[in-house]
Amino acid sequence: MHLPKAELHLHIEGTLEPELAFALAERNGVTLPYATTDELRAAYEFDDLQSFLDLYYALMAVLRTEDDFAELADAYLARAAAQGVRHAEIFFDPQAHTARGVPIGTVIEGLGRALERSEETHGVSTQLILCFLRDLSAESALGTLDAAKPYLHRISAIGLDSAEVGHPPAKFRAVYEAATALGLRKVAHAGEEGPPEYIREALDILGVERVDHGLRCMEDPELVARLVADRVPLTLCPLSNVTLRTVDKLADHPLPEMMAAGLLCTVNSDDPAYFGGYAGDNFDAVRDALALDPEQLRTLARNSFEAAFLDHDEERRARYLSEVEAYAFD
Ligand code: HPA
Ligand SMILES: [Zn+2]
Repeated sequence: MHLPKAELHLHIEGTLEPELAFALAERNGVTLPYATTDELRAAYEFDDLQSFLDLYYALMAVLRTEDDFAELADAYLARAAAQGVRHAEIFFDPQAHTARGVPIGTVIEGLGRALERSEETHGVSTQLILCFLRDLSAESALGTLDAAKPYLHRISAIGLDSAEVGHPPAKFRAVYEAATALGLRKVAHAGEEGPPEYIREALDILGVERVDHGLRCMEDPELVARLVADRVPLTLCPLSNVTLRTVDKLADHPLPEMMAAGLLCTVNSDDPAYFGGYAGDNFDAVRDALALDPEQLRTLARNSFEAAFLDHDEERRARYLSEVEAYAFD
């Protein structure tokens, strides 16, 4: 669906399509444990978040040079633009690369090169969100923030991702405080597999402005009331939820109930190369499975621009919002 939208929950490493993975493996002399792209695709059967993360981290071994990161981001931006994405706030996982010996500067400069020309090349404005891996230590996160200091002009926010259960937001209080002092904005994954309490911690202890996923807030009516009253955006990822078995099937996704409750919901792709579709595909899928009408779809698109970190450029936000109003559904 080409409805204009902002994508606010997108892991750039999760846009690595099998074809690019094999091309980069060849270029960099990396051997993949799969013979063909079809064989690799056949491995995309996941039981939960961890089973996906195992493959996600393994496949990143092909990403080594600045050019690799630039190519990855450019390929994503082209696909996103073709599905109506006008603005993208893009996660990356520096620790997944520095752990393999790739310097953080290689990652950020490579991504940055693609992002800085994206508006001209693809008509998509961009921001970069540095995510900490929550299954690593708080000290590692602090070290990563420190290593990113020479590149902060390219980074607008921090986030928290990877294996959620057992790694509550409170573990990262110090690094969120340090990032606040540096003027960075804050988001965190919470309530994907973890309990509603993790969403409360992300709000109260980390001071996040948006909650990534946040699906499990629906188990806690008081929390829902708070999220509604404070207009805290939730970056939902419907196809991801089905692939990682957070919901049984798309027809069971609570998105309609969440919208009816007044939550500020947005629809995003998470790791589109692995979960069966990009942003527009996620909109198509919820329209079809949940019978969303054009006004509900328009609300989701409006929400995405309301939730975007565009406070420094309200003129741009207003322009994107007027594109949403002008969009004609067929
Ligand atoms: O969906 C996700 N959840 C947590 N961590 C992640 N890292 C990439 N994708 C995800
Ligand atoms: Zn995610």
